[in-house]
Amino acid sequence: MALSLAFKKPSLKGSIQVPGDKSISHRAIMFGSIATGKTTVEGFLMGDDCLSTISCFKKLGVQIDVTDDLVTIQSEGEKYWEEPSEVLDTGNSGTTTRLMLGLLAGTSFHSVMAGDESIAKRPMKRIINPLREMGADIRGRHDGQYTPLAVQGTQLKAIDYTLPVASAQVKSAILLAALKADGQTIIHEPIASRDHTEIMLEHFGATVNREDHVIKLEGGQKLTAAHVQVPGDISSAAFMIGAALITEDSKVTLTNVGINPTRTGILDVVEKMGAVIEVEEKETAGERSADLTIYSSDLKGTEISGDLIPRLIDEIPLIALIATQAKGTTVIKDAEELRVKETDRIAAVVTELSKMGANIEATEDGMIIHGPTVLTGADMTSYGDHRLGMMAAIAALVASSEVVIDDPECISISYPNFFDQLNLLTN
Ligand SMILES: O=C(O)C1=C[C@@H](OP(=O)(O)O)[C@@H](O)[C@H](O)C1
Ligand SMILES: C=C(OP(=O)(O)O)C(=O)O
Repeated sequence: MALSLAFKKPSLKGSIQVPGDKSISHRAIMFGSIATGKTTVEGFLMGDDCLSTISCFKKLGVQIDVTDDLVTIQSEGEKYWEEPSEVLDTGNSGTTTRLMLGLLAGTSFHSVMAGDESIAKRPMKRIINPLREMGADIRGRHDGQYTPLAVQGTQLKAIDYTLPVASAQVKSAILLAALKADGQTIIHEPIASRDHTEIMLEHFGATVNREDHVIKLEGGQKLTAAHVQVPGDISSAAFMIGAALITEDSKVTLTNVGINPTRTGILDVVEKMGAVIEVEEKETAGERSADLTIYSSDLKGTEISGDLIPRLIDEIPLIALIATQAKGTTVIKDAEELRVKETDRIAAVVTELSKMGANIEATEDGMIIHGPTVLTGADMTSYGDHRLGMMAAIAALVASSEVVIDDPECISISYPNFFDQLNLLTN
């Protein structure tokens, strides 16, 4: 059902804990299912994507119990997974689909994976190519480019592979397959992407060698159950950071946000644009986290490209919105990956912000935005993409009239209590 949002020059005040990190939550379920013993996960993201991951592993016979504040995974180890009698439904989640391919390839059974309309359009060859080099038997439409995908598990062998795209999903699928492969797998990563898989491998007792953009993992290592503390998701926090920055007289504190350096590109960029943010790092065992306090700020345009892109890839719709409120020109380059996300995020962001009067144009691999612009109300389309839905809602805070969002429900993919938290900060 469509949602109408009208705000009159709101100031955002208060403190919230944004929901758990999506990437880490997916991986906690996967690693807990591979490991032997009882894994407990605190701060798990109860978003639709992570619930898809839980449902897939339940279909493999893994015992997973969910309560309000703890997820418990009781596993005998991946050797005891069962051949699923149903299709594994990965919903809207690219991470679930791609990482699971790496896991299913090395089992001893047959399985089939499929997701929603958006997943059916997302490229899978980038995962299947290296997995086939490892000996995997995977079939799908267009020679394995698209779901549904059928996997006949088999014994895998190690590979030496250079990643052609800076993608943590490709890297992680190979690493998960490498755990079951004969020999040492070597991955060369020209541009660093998020390293939650490497961190969690170590947390569950594996030895991973990481030096100068090269990752080495010996096959046959056994994982031991662990406790995982999931920090708040910086990709979700980004929307509240943006909201505080572009509204007047705001001061917002976001507690316990993950600040893994492979994810903090958003902080680097807004600080370069002139944002005033205080970062108070906490003592944590695994992934790093901090309390962030964000103040309304006068922003100026900037350029975003190269190695920075994977460190803020999911934040670009929000950054584009911020740029409409900044003085001068913002240029985003090298971000062609946006074209193969839940929707084509370059086309969608430019179309939707243009409806509100933004001065924005698309390029092959990014966009150019001239600011500042007074945004007007509009009927906004989310394309079923949670990040587009949230961009529209944050844009409504500074719009001169009512903004209508067509499918606000899709936001529960990564941020189930988004509107509750936004209400809390605006009231
Ligand atoms: O590994 C992950 O958890 C993710 C990696 C990124 O995708 P790519 O690997 O396709 O860049 C990101 O966009 C996605 O939201 C989550
Ligand atoms: C691209 C995203 O996720 P996924 O690839 O897991 O669908 C996202 O959350 O913005």
